[in-house]
Amino acid sequence: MASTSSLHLSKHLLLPRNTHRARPSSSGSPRSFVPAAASRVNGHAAPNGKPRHINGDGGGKKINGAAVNGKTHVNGRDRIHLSVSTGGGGQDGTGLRVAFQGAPGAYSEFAAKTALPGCDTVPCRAFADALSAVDRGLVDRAILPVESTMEGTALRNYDLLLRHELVVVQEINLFVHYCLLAMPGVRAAQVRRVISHPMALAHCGRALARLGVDREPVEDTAGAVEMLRSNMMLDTAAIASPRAADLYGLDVLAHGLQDESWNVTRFLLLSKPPSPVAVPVDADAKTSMVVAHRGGSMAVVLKVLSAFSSRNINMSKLEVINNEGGGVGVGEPRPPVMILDTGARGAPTLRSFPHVLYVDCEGAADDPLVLDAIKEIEKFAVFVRVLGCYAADTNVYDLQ
Ligand SMILES: O=C(O)C(=O)Cc1ccccc1
Repeated sequence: MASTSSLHLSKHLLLPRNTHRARPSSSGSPRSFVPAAASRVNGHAAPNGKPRHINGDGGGKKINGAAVNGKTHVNGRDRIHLSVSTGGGGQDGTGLRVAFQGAPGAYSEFAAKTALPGCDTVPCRAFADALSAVDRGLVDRAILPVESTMEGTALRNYDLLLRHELVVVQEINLFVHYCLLAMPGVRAAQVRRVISHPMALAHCGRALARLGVDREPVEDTAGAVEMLRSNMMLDTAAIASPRAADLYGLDVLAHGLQDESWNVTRFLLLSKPPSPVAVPVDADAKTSMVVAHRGGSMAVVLKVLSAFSSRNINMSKLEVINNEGGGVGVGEPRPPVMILDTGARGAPTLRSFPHVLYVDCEGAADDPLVLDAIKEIEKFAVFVRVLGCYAADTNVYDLQ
């Protein structure tokens, strides 16, 4: 049976972080909601038909102002980012190149510009292209959406991350507000088909069912908008951000298309190891890891939980993947998870594991308590790989 279950509760994002931290905390404050001033991102609306390229000024100036605590912050490829006190959002990204999947105006691009104001964003056709751009040293970071409050872990993106020798250096949570966009003058009644990124189509399932339209997945939300524009499609609408409407000069037929009003996507920023980003001493750290085990029973999940809980370490994610043969009704069985073993002597090797746990815990990877927990897990696991240690960002940033 192939199965996946997640203990990462979607509403977790809403909960105050009042549990014990393995690392001393400065804030202890609940996750806050930060409007990110989309108008500042867009500049002015693009002239009709002329997508505005937004690689210049960053979108997170306001956030930067709000999040940075006034300490010196440095940038540049050969120096370490030291500045933020409240977590990852708002680090200065000047001089950094960040690869994202999609066309200009994609949510991932906005997340990148919010996480690293002033960075240069590099559009890529596929997520895999964005990750290999980092691998090959063409860019400094890639940004990857890895989970959403509506759908849990984006397993395909997580799988991609595990196949690369990259480290997580930052996280950012973005409130995703979906709009229905169409060519100027097109009315909702004329729309027969809606195109968008598969995640956007899934998040708007009920609204689309009500509209009674066909759905067609495309690479990304902004790419869908670009497609409408360049092919002058009059019977088709796209789901994308209000910012994409501005950029490409399309009409917004409907706002807030998502089935649930609270729709937050978590993105990870990835870099080549070793991590060039130090976790500020006054920030809460978070460590992400993947644990492969022999399977057979859920007892291993209890053992992992106990390794952390016995040390009072809070976990913020536990995703259980069991891909052992048969599918779940429809489609092909999910293949085992492929993980690049970067710890082995010699060249990193790609290994295949049917039973895997994705774990995020509070605390730094070099915190003795966290190290101890990992050591305990290594006693019964087949393989553990730490994916990164970074500043926990408790904010949720908004486009509007
Ligand atoms: O297609 C995009 O715009 C993306 O960046 C991917 C995505 C899609 C839906 C929610 C978050 C990210």
